Amino acid sequence: MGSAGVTTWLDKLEEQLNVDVDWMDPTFTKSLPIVPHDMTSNQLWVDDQMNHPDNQELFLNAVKEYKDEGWLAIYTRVACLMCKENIGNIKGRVLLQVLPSNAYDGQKVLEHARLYAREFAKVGISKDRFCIKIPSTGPALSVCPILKEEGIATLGTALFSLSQAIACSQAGCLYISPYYNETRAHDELDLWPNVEDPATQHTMSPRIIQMLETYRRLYKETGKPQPLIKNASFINVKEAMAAGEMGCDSSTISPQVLTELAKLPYDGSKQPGEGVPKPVHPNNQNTVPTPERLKKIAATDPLAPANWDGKLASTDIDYLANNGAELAKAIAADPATVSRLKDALELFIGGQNKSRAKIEAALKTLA
Ligand SMILES: O=C(CO)[C@@H](O)[C@H](O)[C@H](O)[C@H](O)COP(=O)(O)O
Repeated sequence: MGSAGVTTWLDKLEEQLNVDVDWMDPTFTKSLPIVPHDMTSNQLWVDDQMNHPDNQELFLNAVKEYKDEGWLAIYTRVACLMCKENIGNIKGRVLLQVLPSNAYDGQKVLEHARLYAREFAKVGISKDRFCIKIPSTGPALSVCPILKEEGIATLGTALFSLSQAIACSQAGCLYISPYYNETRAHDELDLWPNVEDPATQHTMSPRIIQMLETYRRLYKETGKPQPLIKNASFINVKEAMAAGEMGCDSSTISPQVLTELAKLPYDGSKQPGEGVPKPVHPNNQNTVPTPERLKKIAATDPLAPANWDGKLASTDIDYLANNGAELAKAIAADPATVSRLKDALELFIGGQNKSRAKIEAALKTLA
């Protein structure tokens, strides 16, 4: 509860889903009025935290220790050490993303995920406390079943479509992160659907509801646990609340939005729609029906191309066979996913390149 016994939007959201922190700075996480469940990251967050004054000693020590193993080994070491700084401040898992530049090379994705797992073991973070973020492309998701066999949990990220979500279910991912907003919308606000009632009006809401409903059906039909939906990439507080109403399992939220959620006193009479208390393991999100007022948007798709035939992605297709060929085909048929996935990967590759340059510059000083 917020100060003076006031229930805040953040308190309310945490009643409806698991709130995660989408940032790697332990000082920020410790300052929150709640203890987040998971801590998510991407190459931008890792780069930012790698440049934080508090981490310069950690960084230089890792460079010296791993100087003969190349920049990726150092990158991976530093990222895992920075997770270690956070693990005591959260209840659940720390998440790191494989290199986005390898998003279309399954073997390299596999190798990097295994490298993370080895480094997590070295820093004392057990397999039930971390998860590896895998870009939701055909080749990358194809290796998730192997990682699952090895006890390495995965999250399908850069996910914008139902076909990607079904592929993640087939891949045995623990989580998926559909991006509520495309990454470019954070900087180019004219691309942002800044609407009054995101649950019914945001262009991504129907796809989130379709993912939830499809997983519910698959869970009922197969009894197999489905990936937990960890919604990401919110620009404002109303969007974060919409994820609670839609019935997502968790939301990973930026420091800006978390800070604002923690300041706002909650008033149910002003909320367009309320979520239900969060369901728990083992059924999780699969027991939450779509709220009545959202049912009407479940069959729509404002992001679909103009010639869309109204059919949702089929769960009968094997999206992962042949290096994820059917997923590649489904993505190619959906221009919104093509451009959003490309933009997200380019953004994260930018972060990767900055970290690589910093590591290589530090290596030169040792030569
Ligand atoms: O995917 C996850 C969590 O699974 C997030 O960390 C995700 O990378 C970020 O929320 C989004 O990329 C938003 O980043 P940005 O567009 O604000 O730069």
